[in-house]
Amino acid sequence: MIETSKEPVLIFLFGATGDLARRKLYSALYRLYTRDQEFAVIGLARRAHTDESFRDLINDSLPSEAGQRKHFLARFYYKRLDITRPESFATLKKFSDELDTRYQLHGNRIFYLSLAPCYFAEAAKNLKKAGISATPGWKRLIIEKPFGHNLESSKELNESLLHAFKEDEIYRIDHYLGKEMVQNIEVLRFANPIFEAIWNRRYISNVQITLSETLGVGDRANYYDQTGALLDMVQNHIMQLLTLVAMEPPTRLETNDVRYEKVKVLKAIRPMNINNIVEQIVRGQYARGITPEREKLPAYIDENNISSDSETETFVAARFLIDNYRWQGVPFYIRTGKRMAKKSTQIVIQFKKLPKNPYFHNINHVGPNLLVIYISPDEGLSLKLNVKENGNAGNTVPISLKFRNSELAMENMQDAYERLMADCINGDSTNFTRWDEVAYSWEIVDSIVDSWKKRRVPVDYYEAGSMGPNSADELLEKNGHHWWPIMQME
Ligand SMILES: NC(=O)C1=CN([C@@H]2O[C@H](COP(=O)(O)OP(=O)(O)OC[C@H]3O[C@@H](n4cnc5c(N)ncnc54)[C@H](OP(=O)(O)O)[C@@H]3O)[C@@H](O)[C@H]2O)C=CC1
Ligand SMILES: O=C1O[C@H](COP(=O)(O)O)[C@@H](O)[C@H](O)[C@H]1O
Repeated sequence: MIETSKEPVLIFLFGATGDLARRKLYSALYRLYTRDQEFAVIGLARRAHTDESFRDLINDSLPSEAGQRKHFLARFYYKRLDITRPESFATLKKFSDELDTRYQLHGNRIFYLSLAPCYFAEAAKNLKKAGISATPGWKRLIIEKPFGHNLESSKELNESLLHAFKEDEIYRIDHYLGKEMVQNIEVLRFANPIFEAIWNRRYISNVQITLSETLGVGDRANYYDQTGALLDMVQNHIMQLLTLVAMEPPTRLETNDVRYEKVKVLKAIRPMNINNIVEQIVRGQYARGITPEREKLPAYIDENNISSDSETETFVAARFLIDNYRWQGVPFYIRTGKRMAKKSTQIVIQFKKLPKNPYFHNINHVGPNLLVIYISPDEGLSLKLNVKENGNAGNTVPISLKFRNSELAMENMQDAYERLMADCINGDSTNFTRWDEVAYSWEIVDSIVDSWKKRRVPVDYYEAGSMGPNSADELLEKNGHHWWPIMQME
């Protein structure tokens, strides 16, 4: 378990009535509270709430077993505020200074912008202008995604933020970096010499990263239809997972050493262009389908608030190539989508096959070794090997060596948002994205969007409840590969 610094802090939660706050942030704060973290929270949004009605809203978001809810809720206050109206920040300053004194928070402040991205820059500017971010303690800005919608807009946003906060005060959150098994990738790679030795193009055939979701767009249609799967999931979460798998060993497992190695990977990813875009990337959108229980699922264009001619992609599969010594020629396949058959995040490392050999009768059926990293919902690893078939020296059978976090262990562990908030309180930004990571990641995504604009690539439809369009399978078949099915740990 991560030790928090336990330094007291005043948290300004912008977007306190929103989906993310209600689904993730209040329960994460509750867990921090039960681990003796001292804080008070000011919830901020436009709609009217009293402190009491706000506490009721938070109460509804807490797990039923939350035994310390009364004392926890007493630390929450609500202020109506419109980001676009600087005058509302003036009253916020007075109130926050009062809370600081009442709870002895030493002027330490976290500003969590759980807001639509169009408000990020203005919120930071108004905080500075009102003097709310100028206190004797430390100040940190947690900023949600997406960070801009392309390289240019992300640069503009970054420059605006830097007028109010320094780079080391800006915590660009990517909640995938707070997941237990994502944090385990570095340990698995760098604490195990057997993997360290074979983690390269000589032994690895391909890497497959899947982030599949069963849900549709829900009530985030307005956001999603303007964003699509490429910007919602690939630019951030998938690029982060890919860099953790592909990076060189950092000099130390310290913030800037790790980030430096991740940036080197992003710089080495081959950009897409109009000549390779069709071979390298597939975009899909879900059509009507059914669940395994035979319940009907709507098409994307039949979801609430989606226009019937929308061509937004709800699925992306791609083959990325990394032009460096370690990975030359090894495809990194990625796929992500809404309304797919299973909710799962997993990484499969497929090792190269044996050279032809005369030892086994069933040599054509000897499968490759696979290392599977289960990120969610299961958390664990499996290593697929071939062993002798009982009683038959000439035949092999596949077996899996498995490690799985128990449900009890998972329950007691911090969740991603809790872990990242604790890191922020500790001043540890290792698992947040540095500006240059964001910028290089946008360069890759921009190369895809630009190529799509220049060479119209139609969306391929897939049945809701399936694993994506056929073209996503063909993407791998061209290279003699196939997607490994989503594996469940028994
Ligand atoms: N929801 C999710 O699963 C995820 C969300 N994110 C990111 O988190 C952020 C928040 O998302 P989400 O919670 O879904 O968004 P919502 O639309 O659900 O919530 C937005 C919040 O912002 C407030 N708000 C809107 N306009 C203003 C304004 N002018 N001034 C002050 N407050 C305002 C809203 O309250 P009110 O209307 O009362 O003002 C509401 O509390 C986004 O950046 C999103 O990309 C990231 C990962 C996952
Ligand atoms: O950032 C986002 O992530 C969620 C998926 O997160 P997970 O932890 O449940 O895998 C996704 O639903 C959402 O569209 C996206 O904005």
